[in-house]
Amino acid sequence: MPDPRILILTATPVEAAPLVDRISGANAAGNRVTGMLGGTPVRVLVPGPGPVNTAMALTAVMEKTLPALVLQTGCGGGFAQAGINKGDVVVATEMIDVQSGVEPATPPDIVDALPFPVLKTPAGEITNRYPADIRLADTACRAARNAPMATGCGAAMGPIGSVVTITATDLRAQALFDRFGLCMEAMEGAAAAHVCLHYGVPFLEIRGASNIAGRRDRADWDIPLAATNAAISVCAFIAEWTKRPEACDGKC
Ligand SMILES: O=C(O)c1cccc(C(=O)CC[C@H]2O[C@@H](n3cnc4c(=O)[nH]cnc43)[C@H](O)[C@@H]2O)c1
Repeated sequence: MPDPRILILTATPVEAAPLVDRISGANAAGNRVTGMLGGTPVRVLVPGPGPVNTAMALTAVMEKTLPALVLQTGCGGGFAQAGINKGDVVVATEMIDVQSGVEPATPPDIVDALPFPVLKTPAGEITNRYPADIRLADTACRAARNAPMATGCGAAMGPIGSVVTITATDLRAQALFDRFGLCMEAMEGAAAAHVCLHYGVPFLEIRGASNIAGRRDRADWDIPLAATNAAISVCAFIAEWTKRPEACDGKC
């Protein structure tokens, strides 16, 4: 098996399952599965939910070998205000750490941005917004729109917010939408983007909406639908990405 060219992160096993089902020659060890997706060697890593698990696991991998690309996938809460329905796929144009900042003058409003960067890169300083590679995001969104997702499900591009507190009121969802124009919230994207920027590895976040962000109705969540549509979109994106000359990096 060649070195995995693409590292795919999902927070939980239930989100990884539809991806792992599509891997040929799968070889599982601990929280990792390696194998081929289409003609591309991949590794699926399942670090557990949240930014700390993600950053720890991703850093451990990066310290050994740098993949050509990291994909964060799984499910998330879609924003109805952005036209997202349950089952739709969102490709991030930006990963926003929406809870990192300074307490606002009028709590419980959304925080103001930090007055200092959390990361300095050659391309600029990051406080809480990690820009995506728009060419990659555009390729992923087109691939998702042409992919055989469940009937009625679509794909959109837009900001994905990263939270450590899952939004559970319509008031909070509206405030997040008004401030950041979010299409989706989840927990891990900003942490993964941070680690990838640090190591200079391209990163993309592709998620399916398991629920609508806002008033919490756990009975209405559909994680398998969201994870399956995300996995279908990830496979479609990889098939396109592999055609790009820079994807090979002289090794394929
Ligand atoms: O909340 C629950 O009750 C729950 C129970 C079982 C499993 C899960 C998950 O697997 C979700 C984990 C994963 O999902 C992302 N996610 C999905 N929807 C949202 C959301 O509305 N806000 C924030 N994160 C969401 C998140 O990235 C988690 O890692 C949940």
